[in-house]
Amino acid sequence: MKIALLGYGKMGKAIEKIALDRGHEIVLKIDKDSSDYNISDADVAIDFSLPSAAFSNISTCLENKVPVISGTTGWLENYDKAVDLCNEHKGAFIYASNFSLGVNIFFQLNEYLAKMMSNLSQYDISMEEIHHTQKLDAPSGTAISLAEGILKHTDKTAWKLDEAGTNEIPIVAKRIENVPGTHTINYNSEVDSIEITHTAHSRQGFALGAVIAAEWIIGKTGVFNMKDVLNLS
Ligand SMILES: NC(=O)c1ccc[n+]([C@@H]2O[C@H](COP(=O)([O-])OP(=O)(O)OC[C@H]3O[C@@H](n4cnc5c(N)ncnc54)[C@H](O)[C@@H]3O)[C@@H](O)[C@H]2O)c1
Ligand SMILES: O=C(O)C1=N[C@H](C(=O)O)CCC1
Repeated sequence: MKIALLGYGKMGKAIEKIALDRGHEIVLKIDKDSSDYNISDADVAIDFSLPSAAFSNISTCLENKVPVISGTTGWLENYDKAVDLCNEHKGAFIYASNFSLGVNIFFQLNEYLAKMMSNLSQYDISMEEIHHTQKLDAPSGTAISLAEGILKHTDKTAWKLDEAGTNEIPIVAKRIENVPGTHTINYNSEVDSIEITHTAHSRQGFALGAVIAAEWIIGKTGVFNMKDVLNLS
């Protein structure tokens, strides 16, 4: 498979290594200074760039009929436009806030727990995410996905960074050197607490998931997510 890497930072480099190990070829590496590029030699593109660059990169791929996987977070105000563009060009597109298998299992566990807790008003819910100090967006895309999963099953109406109202899920975002990504959901009552945590030990899991998604999307048309890729019900 001929892969274009859109973003050659920490994730782009981790993806390159895994893609080469799995027998793929990197035909294009785009980073901040490569404004004009020809994507059409690639079988698939993988975008891990910047919140400000992702939508433009994704649009270029879709307009040129190159299937695109995006893991960039913090650009979702344009997600619906990307979906429209994908449908208009009969392209193929996957965005995931987190490509690791472990987090995608954790997403399911989070919803299952939220459902069980939905009528137990004695428990207060809160969320914490911890990432490395170079991270540009807060809360993390993964924390937003987790909060959306909880909102489906509770009477809370929104998530909120830091101070939250009674109908909101409070999210605390911490930035600590070298932390690849830790997410905790806490239900606290006067008598006890229940906590679930996912801890990434490195970027390997994200990178492997992105390459697996790129392998999976070849030959397909439409907008998909990691549940489709991993066949999680
Ligand atoms: N979905 C996931 O599983 C997952 C996992 C890790 C990181 N991320 C997200 O991926 C993104 C990248 O993370 P990272 O740790 O590699 O960051 P990084 O800062 O190390 O790399 C981003 C790279 O994008 C480059 N860039 C700037 N402008 C660009 C442009 N116009 N086109 C292409 N590249 C451009 C930067 O120069 C930089 O090298 C972030 O949004 C992060 O939140 C997602
Ligand atoms: O390193 C990052 O940046 C990460 N971003 C994603 C997010 O915002 O959830 C996934 C975890 C790592």
